Amino acid sequence: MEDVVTLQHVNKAYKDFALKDISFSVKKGYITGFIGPNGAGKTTTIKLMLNLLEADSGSINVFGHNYLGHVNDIKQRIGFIYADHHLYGHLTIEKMKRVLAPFYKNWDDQVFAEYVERLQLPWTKKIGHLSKGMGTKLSIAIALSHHADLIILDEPTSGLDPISRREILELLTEVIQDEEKTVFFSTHITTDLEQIADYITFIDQGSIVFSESKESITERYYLVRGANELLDKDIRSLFVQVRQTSVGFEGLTNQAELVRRLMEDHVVMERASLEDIMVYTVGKRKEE
Ligand SMILES: Nc1ncnc2c1ncn2[C@@H]1O[C@H](COP(=O)(O)OP(=O)(O)OP(=O)(O)O)[C@@H](O)[C@H]1O
Repeated sequence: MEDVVTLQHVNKAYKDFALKDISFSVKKGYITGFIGPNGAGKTTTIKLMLNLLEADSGSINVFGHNYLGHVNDIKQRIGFIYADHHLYGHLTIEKMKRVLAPFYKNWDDQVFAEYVERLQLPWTKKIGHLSKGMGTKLSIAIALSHHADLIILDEPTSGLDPISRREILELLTEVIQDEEKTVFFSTHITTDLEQIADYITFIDQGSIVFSESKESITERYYLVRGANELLDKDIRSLFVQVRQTSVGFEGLTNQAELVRRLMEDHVVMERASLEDIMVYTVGKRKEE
């Protein structure tokens, strides 16, 4: 399977925060979701992927090249969507299109017009006056109109109502249908990823916890409930974190197969949601 973006052993330090030995890849033709709590390093990682920041060490490859000597080629092929940005706020969509189109080799006026109509974007409204949802839709329409091969979005659905959110998720699902385009997006809304992501990359405190297919994650991670007496030291080591009350324990395991073999008759097991995985993993790391 082809990798569109590869990060290898990337480090980037700020005064009070560091990305530590970040390695993962983004698979061509799929949607990868990027999750992690506030301040985990998602935006910093995305900026590195876009060459808006320089890493202290490690390598970043996009479309098989590093940025050195390929900046323009790579940028032509990426559409970057940032929820809060008000691109050309004082211009109407119509005028913005005329300003923006010449920058892109593959700009397609007809595709843009089709998306503007379909997404019911107002041609004559100033971009600064668009709602958040409309702004995000416009940015996606722009990315699709210059035939970007890789669409990177930083929290595209945060603060949107369920209808706009659904529309944007549907649009992203559509984007990858031809298997040529790739979507990578960060979010706090884990249910969005449960709906549409094929791969999940999870970052916490500047380190990657995992980066793998949603299927393999949902097979490995289970919530387990049972009696407190079951919890000896060996059993505890099978769990990411265990919470106990007087009536019993609930724990998150990432070794579901083994837990099933050892304890199946004594516990209740259910698939963990991405939210469970995030809450338990982050909780555990905070305890350490
Ligand atoms: N230019 C900078 N200088 C110093 N520290 C920074 C800078 N940019 C970000 N940070 C710090 O790096 C950490 C990670 O920030 P980042 O924006 O990457 O997190 P995030 O996962 O995107 O968070 P959120 O979900 O809240 O947007 C934070 O502690 C932030 O304060």
